[in-house]
Amino acid sequence: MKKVFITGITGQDGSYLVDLLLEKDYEIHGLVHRPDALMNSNLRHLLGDSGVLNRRLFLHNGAFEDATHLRRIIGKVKPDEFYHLAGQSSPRLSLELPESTVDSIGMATLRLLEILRDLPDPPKFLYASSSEVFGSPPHSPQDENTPLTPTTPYGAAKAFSQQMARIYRTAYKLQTCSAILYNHESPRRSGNFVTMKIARGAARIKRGLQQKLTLGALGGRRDWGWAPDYVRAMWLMLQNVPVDDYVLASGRLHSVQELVEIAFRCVDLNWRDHVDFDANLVTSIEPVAPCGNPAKAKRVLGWENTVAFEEMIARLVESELNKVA
Ligand SMILES: C[C@H]1O[C@H](OP(=O)(O)OP(=O)(O)OC[C@H]2O[C@@H](n3cnc4c(=O)[nH]c(N)nc43)[C@H](O)[C@@H]2O)[C@@H](O)[C@@H](O)C1=O
Repeated sequence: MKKVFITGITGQDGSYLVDLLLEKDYEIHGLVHRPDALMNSNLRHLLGDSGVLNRRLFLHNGAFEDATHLRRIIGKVKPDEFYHLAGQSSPRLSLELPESTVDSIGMATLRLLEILRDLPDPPKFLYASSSEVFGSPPHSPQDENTPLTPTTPYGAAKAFSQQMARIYRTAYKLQTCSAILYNHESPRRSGNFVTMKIARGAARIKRGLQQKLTLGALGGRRDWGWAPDYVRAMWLMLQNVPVDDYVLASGRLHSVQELVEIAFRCVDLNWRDHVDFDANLVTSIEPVAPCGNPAKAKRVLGWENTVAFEEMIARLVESELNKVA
């Protein structure tokens, strides 16, 4: 039975990866800060009636600041595959908290790579990078050869980690690679991100639980895809040896305004009657036309995003409507 180690296991992507790898008969190990937070996490569907986790899923307490402990756990598990998904996930917040962002993203990745380098049989390693590494790209869409020009501490820390994964691949011959992930969403997305905030707002307004939805601005544009597809791509990336970096994107750019229009249309309401704005929610630095070219992933891995933008929003709104039925 193959063994896998996942950081960020309770997040959106981590939880979909667990679902996928349980289907594929892996033994799964994950790093958590607080095991008692499990009931409210994206893994709660795996808790049986008795509150016991699936017997092939093991959670380990740990923190990236405690490299000795991490080294001990990883050395004991001896994973075949390693998916590093953890880290502060908001580009906007990184402008306020650059130091902790760079620690949680950049230094954490470097510590893991150092631990893996010392293992007698290092696992294949995937780093979850971000389109934010391209911040102000010279062209659109971006691909694996686009220069890295981040515009936020978040993007810079992701770029550092991605470069480190590449350096360990070339300098130390480890099977380390990065998925350059564009925005990807699902019913498991946290309400801090605009897709879920809008879907939740539209559903709650429809049910009479809230009057207004307050947003920063409608002008931002993103390349949004379906999270379970992106997680499947991550797994495919590690099955294709020697491993390599891939852009994972839908290849289509949409605005926050389109998102709002579709979400409110799903609940038969006019968004103009319900949306207001707060200047404090405006992102001061917006990436320029963050649209990815997923051609390499399609050609080599046979991968593509399967859920179109409108359908993705409809699924989010429906799941939120069901929560407040
Ligand atoms: C690729 C990248 O993708 C994600 O980061 P993000 O793109 O910043 O995601 P978001 O959903 O917070 O913002 C999207 C857009 O929506 C605008 N927007 C307007 N009004 C609100 C608002 O009220 N809240 C939020 N959050 N955004 C708002 C905001 O200004 C921006 O234009 C992460 O997965 C990240 O980890 C990652 O790597």
